[in-house]
Amino acid sequence: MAASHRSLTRLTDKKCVPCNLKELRPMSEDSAQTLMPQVPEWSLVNDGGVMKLRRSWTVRTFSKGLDFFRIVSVLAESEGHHPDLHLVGWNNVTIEIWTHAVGGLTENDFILAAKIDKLDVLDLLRRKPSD
Ligand SMILES: C[C@H](O)[C@H](O)[C@H]1CNC2=NC(N)=NC(=O)C2=N1
Repeated sequence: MAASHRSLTRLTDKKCVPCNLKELRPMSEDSAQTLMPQVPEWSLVNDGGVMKLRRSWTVRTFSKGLDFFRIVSVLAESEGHHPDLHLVGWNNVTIEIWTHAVGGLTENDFILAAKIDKLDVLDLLRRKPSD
């Protein structure tokens, strides 16, 4: 399908596809930019030539950071697509998402990011600096 006819279905209504599909290719930066408005909390980063999606949160405690990871892991397993999880300085969570099989971004990454944004994790997050 030509890019111009890219499906207008919402990312959260889609399902990740297996990453071993031989026709899977990393998308261009322009294509990635057109999808960014659907994942407004995420940043598009170029990490040593590899394009990734990145978002950070501050959690209330170290163990709530691991609770966060556990909730994300359930989603990742159901999608068959997995994020890179970072928990540093005891309460700083960063998630990076990219398709390792192609060394860049595919629609799978945007689907996972959009579904992570819908997870109910508010009780794990620090709401004000004094938390
Ligand atoms: C067959 C299955 O789709 C692959 O092993 C998946 C598993 N999860 C994955 N997750 C991510 N982020 N990238 C991959 O290339 C990938 N490959």
